Amino acid sequence: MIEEKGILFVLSGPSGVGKGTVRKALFEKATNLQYSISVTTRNPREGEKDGVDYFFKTKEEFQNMIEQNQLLEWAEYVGNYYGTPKEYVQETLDKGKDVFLEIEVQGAMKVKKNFPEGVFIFLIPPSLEELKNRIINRGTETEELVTNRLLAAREEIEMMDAYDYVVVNDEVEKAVEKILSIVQSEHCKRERVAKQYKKALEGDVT
Ligand SMILES: Nc1ncnc2c1ncn2[C@@H]1O[C@H](COP(=O)(O)OP(=O)(O)OP(=O)(O)O)[C@@H](O)[C@H]1O
Ligand SMILES: Nc1nc2c(ncn2[C@@H]2O[C@H](COP(=O)(O)O)[C@@H](O)[C@H]2O)c(=O)[nH]1
Repeated sequence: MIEEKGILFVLSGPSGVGKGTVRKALFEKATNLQYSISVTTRNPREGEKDGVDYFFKTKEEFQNMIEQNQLLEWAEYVGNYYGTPKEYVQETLDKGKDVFLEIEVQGAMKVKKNFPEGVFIFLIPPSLEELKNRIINRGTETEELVTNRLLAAREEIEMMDAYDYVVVNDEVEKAVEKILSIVQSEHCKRERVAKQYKKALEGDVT
């Protein structure tokens, strides 16, 4: 009997490209994906809730989580720490449910190293100019932080080739449809492999 585990989907891309926006729109349609809520040391933005948008932690609490090996990956990003709770991801995959992470590029690369069977999706903006406009218009960052995030974005975009799929976020709905079709096609792929594996096992017996 082959154990059916869930698939780990990782959505990444530069700050301001629209990962959060696309993820929220995706979750309105894809009820079979489980979102892994991250831990962060950054302050909540207006309207953000603990346990919904993030688990907001102090630096000391975050450090303890690292020391106790509770994070699947973590990264320091523009002065704050962000990480993925390991237990939730493992338990959910073990139950056969898909997990969806929305994380920055350094963290995604760490997951890829430790969990290469994951599916890695890179969201890109239609242009760097548009990326800049999106971060500025969101109005959540100081001028200095906008500059830092844009500097990071240039380096992050260079990592695009390391991903399984690249999706352009020109229109949110189109990006969501692409991601949904990736999820579907990854399931078909794995079902095919499982069937072939089962056939091969049966062949061994007879
Ligand atoms: N396809 C799109 N067209 C126009 N604006 C968009 C699109 N997608 C997202 N936006 C806008 O761009 C801004 C940044 O989006 P969002 O916060 O989702 O980005 P992000 O990649 O999650 O950023 P961060 O990594 O900093 O958290 C928001 O104001 C959002 O409304
Ligand atoms: N490596 C990780 N990156 C994460 C995680 N959760 C979110 N993020 C990414 O951090 C930046 C900044 O987020 P913001 O909410 O301050 O704008 C963004 O790219 C997020 O996707 C995580 O667990 N690990």
